[in-house]
Amino acid sequence: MINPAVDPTQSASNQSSGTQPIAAADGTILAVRGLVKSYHKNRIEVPVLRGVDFDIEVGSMTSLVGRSGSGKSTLMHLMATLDQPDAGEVSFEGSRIDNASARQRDFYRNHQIGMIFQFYHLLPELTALENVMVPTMISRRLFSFLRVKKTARQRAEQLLEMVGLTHRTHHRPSEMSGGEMQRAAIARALMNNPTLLLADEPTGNLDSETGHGILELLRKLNDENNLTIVMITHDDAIARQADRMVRLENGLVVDQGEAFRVIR
Ligand SMILES: Nc1ncnc2c1ncn2[C@@H]1O[C@H](COP(=O)(O)OP(=O)(O)OP(=O)(O)O)[C@@H](O)[C@H]1O
Repeated sequence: MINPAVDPTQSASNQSSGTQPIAAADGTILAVRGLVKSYHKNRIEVPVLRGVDFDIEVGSMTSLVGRSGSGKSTLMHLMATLDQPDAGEVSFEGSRIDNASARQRDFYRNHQIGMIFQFYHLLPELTALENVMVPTMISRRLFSFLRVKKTARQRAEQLLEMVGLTHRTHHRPSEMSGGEMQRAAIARALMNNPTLLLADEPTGNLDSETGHGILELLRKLNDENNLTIVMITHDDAIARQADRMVRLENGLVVDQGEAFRVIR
């Protein structure tokens, strides 16, 4: 089986930040401090996050829960540097990323984290294999990509095998089921060898059996490959299979929960 922690398309210097999670001295991979975020609608300020604090431990699996509109996706976007907070800090492996340069934030998003979404966000005109190769394509210039294309293709094939999708390698998303599309999206998220996976409702569009299959895959990646995972979910049964639950309410973390593992 492929080790997703080793990306043959990465140079040795790149691998130093991708293969071994470099936790802060206390074992924290991601630290969120005092995050504040509001949106403005018709000149009215809508506060969403009012000072959110929590740490994500390296190698952990955390579920992020809260009622609809509580700010879970907003928080995840800030953790992914897709948006900037009004106040507060986000640090990855001990360094601030919320105020990093655009280039550093691109590197963080392309190489250090992977993301998966409720609706998969696969490119409809590409096959599963091509979709999985997209992160390598977009993180390199054309000639650089052509140099590593063969290795990248092999890695994409191995990742598809790891997520149980070899039989759909050359299928387009329209020819795949929801569960298969999410497996392809997971393989794509692992392509550039991230140490942290951010998952926004990864089972939200799937029936319960298919959703549990996806959850099992995420658990396996966490258990066997030490991939740190933060997962938004509405489903209590899914949430309780993480190591820990972080609950958002009225823009604050109200319950970080004790570490627990119901199903191992
Ligand atoms: N770009 C935006 N502009 C204005 N308001 C926004 C924007 N994005 C989110 N909001 C508002 O911020 C609040 C939090 O939204 P967010 O999507 O983070 O919540 P959520 O907990 O993820 O919800 P759900 O579980 O329904 O997906 C909501 O009231 C939403 O309407």
